Amino acid sequence: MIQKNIRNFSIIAHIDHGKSTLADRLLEATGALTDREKSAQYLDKMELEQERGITIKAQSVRLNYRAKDGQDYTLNLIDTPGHVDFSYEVSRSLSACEGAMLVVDAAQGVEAQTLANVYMAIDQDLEIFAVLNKIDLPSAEPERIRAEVEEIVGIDTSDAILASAKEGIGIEAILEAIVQRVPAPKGNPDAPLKALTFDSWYDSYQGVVVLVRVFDGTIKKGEKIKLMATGGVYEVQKVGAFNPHPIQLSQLSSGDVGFIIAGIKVVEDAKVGDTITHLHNPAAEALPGYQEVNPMVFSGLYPVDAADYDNLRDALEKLRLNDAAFSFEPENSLALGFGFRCGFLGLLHMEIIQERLEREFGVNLITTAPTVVYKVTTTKGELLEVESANMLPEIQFIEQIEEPFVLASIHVPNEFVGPVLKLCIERRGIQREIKYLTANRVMVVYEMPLNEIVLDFFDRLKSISRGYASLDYEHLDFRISKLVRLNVLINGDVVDALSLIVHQDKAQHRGRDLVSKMKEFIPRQQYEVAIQAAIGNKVIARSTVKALRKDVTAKCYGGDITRKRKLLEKQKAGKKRMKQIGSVELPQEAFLAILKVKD
Ligand SMILES: Nc1nc2c(ncn2[C@@H]2O[C@H](COP(=O)(O)OP(=O)(O)OP(=O)(O)O)[C@@H](O)[C@H]2O)c(=O)[nH]1
Repeated sequence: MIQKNIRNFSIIAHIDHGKSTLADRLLEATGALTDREKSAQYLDKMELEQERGITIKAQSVRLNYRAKDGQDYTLNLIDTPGHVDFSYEVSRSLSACEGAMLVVDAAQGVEAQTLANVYMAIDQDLEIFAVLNKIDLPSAEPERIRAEVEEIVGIDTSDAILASAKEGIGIEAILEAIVQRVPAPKGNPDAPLKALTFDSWYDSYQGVVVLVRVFDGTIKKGEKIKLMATGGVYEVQKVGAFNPHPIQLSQLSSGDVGFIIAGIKVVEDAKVGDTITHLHNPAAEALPGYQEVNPMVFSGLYPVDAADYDNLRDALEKLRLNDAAFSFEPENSLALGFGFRCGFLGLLHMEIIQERLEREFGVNLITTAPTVVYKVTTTKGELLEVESANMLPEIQFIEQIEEPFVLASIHVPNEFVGPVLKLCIERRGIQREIKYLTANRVMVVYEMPLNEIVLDFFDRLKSISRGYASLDYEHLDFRISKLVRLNVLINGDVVDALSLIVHQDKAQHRGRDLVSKMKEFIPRQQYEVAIQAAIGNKVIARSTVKALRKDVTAKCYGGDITRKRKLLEKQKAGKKRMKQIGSVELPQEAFLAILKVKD
């Protein structure tokens, strides 16, 4: 396709504003879907992908469209992940485009996530046009939302398209706007090759499939290519595009979007943001914007049943094949046995992986409280990166601890501002800005320690705002803080799975909390059990489980031996799930309950 008839665009939308439904409508309208596929929301379907020789993880597709001007166009819809955890991937996907369509729910209006992505698109100089979706809803107020988008986002919305993805309204107007408003790519097909990798995934038949946007030059089967950041050299086996089914093409040229298969074995070798060039006649410099992504949030994952350890490891390895941002290494805990310490980009990434492990791989998990990465300087002057409370050196060997801070933007209706501010202050937030976006919507911006967000900030925010608040955050820097390790001890032995890194001012409160929760879950034993919370050697909270006096079988009067046996068997079965901490046996449920309980 000649460049002047190519349009590369993304859809920016807040979760649930209708991005997938709208994308499906565009596929349908351009004849990309068969009737069978229309029955299901196509772009999210993993099962469908598996039927084919090649997985279609990315929702980036090529649409063929004959516009009203009578000309044929290739419209490349480039998908962007819809969450703050993946903002680097979003920025790379956007940089593969010339334009973006901003989809806003005509009943809900602008949300924090919408804004974050729009600003990224503005930074990349993309042409942006607005679509107000869900106008079929009785609660839709397109005129009010049109003004709101203009005011908040700062783009002209006088020609915003009114649409209903559900009812198929406005679809043609959207296709025309893509042709009219998104600029054609401007590259040089004869210059040395520069192609941006904006997504990659592992396919069990083909190896790694790399999605690229070619900026300059042309790439063909059989050519030797080089990935400029990782230095890997490969031979191109296939080039093609998704329509949405994979089609093989003879070449991809400047302006094109498509896939490359080149015998790359692991996704780590085809990193998002890398530039592909030819081994011979390479580009002088790579495309800008490449970054290494590092996990920001860590948590221990343990199988509920120790016999599942190998399954869990296999499942983690499979997930890792496809996700260069996810890391894991073996870890063991006195309380929970053998498991893995895993690193994630953020909380949502963590939840996605946990859910996939449980659902797709059938492994039941215990998850320890998520933590962030701390930079610890020891008294000897060493710098350590600590991602688990148990890795933190003893207090006397620590010179200082730095923790990651983020800039959190919260969008909330007027009436909930009070509770939101209170929550931010409780979580050690430092106020940057409170801005009235409209008469009824407020944006609250705080600098906050990530450590206070990973626990349950988002849940709390949702509950105090009856679901109306939305949150977005970006990383700022590391700051020195008074952090300590809080241990829980049972009859003098540390329960490693429950150790936490907390701010000194909060240690007392959390200590008391943990100790009293623990008490609820520890059954009485033959002797007294002391539960303590301590910082170093200093005990800051304590509770006691009194000794047990009664014999469990004492109730079985009348010598009913079968009843007695049953009781003993029950006790035995219960024991299997007990964990021994020093001399005390704890039911596994105690950990499950506490690790799941939120404060
Ligand atoms: N009434 C109405 N509902 C719609 C419309 N478009 C989408 N929806 C519904 O809104 C919900 C969210 O739509 P999706 O297309 O999944 O939204 P999304 O933005 O892709 O959401 P994520 O995939 O979670 O990011 C679904 O229940 C859709 O059926 C519309 O025009 N009108």
